[in-house]
Amino acid sequence: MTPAARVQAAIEILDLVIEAARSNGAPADRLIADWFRARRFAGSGDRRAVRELAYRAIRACGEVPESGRAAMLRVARHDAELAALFDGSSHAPTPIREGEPVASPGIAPAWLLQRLTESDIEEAEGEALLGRAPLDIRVNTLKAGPLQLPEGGERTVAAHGWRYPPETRIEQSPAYLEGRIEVQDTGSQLTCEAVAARPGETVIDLCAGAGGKTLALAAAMENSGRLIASDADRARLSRLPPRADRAGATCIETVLLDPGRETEALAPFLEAADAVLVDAPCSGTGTWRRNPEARWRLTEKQLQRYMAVQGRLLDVAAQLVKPGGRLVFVTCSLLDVEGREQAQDFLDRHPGWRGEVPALPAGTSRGPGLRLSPYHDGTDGFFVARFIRL
Ligand SMILES: C[S@@+](CC[C@H](N)C(=O)[O-])C[C@H]1O[C@@H](n2cnc3c(N)ncnc32)[C@H](O)[C@@H]1O
Repeated sequence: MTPAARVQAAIEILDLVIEAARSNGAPADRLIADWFRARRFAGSGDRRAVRELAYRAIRACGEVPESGRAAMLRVARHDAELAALFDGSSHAPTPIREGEPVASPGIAPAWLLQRLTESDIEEAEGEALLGRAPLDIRVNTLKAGPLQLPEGGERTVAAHGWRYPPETRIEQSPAYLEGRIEVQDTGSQLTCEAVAARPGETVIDLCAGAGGKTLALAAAMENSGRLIASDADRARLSRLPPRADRAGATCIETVLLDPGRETEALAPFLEAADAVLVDAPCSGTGTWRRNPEARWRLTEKQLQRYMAVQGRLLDVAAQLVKPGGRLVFVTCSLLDVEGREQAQDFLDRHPGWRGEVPALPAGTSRGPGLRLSPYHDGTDGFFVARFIRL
């Protein structure tokens, strides 16, 4: 593909991303993969270049752009070389017309920016919020023997964490293939450390998904005790057992939940858990480094729905914790309504509990919990709070 054809390809992909954001369709990564699957003539260099162009445009536009072309023109405004590729040659974008629409720049749609500002996320954090995430891994302590890590890594503040440049191809390293390392953001690793799961305990990962955090909990428990991984999404939960096998995690039991009736399947664990992790569904405002188009998808109504589910799941989790046990609440959000306020509301609703700010090597105190942020901590954005049942 010529450089100009790559720009036109990125514009076409952006049209799909915009449409998907409006109609709650597939994520950008999937759309890009599908687009190239139907165009086998494109080489790996083309894929990389087109993908990078599309993501540059997504990151540059705060509001949902009117079209892919308007989004690309936003980038071309500050890149003369790119603007020159709008030359109307074969497969190239047509020349730029005087006064044609250019998408507006920004960090996020206005309503969301307002929510971030109310949550004390400063303007300066915008760049970090939308930057490229490094590749973080966790060494899987369940697998014994000498470990040969890929070159180029640096230790992180997480107990078993290493950081690599984003382009590192970790999936091809023997350590990864042997299940000796897991790809996991440092912030995510730290939220697992906040659970302080110990060998022999009964621990419930209430919203386990495909088990990203469950595997870290299994390692902390040294495979001893009961680790219940539950979720309401059958497809996600079904991805957990093969991952657990690969990681050598043997103490995990999966439990599929019926949304709204979670305690039915978890009845054997009422007041029985030493610790419950609620990694709740949320807006994902802390993960824009990985999927920046998510900020075009979120609506005020969806945010309200997430907030309601978070409160309800916290109440479900509270019923599972034994006296003296702990409940850890996590969201990958930077919004106070899904963090500080949610945690404070829990404490107001449950007088038999006290908050205990997790002692982690990163993060900023935020009400009863801690906030981890791309800008201050170099991690994905998270809120984490820990409650102790009296
Ligand atoms: C933030 S994700 C969890 C990610 C996972 N813990 C990890 O580390 O990879 C939130 C999860 O909550 C699940 N969920 C949504 N509603 C639920 C419910 N009512 N009960 C349990 N899980 C629910 C979603 O299916 C999703 O997997």
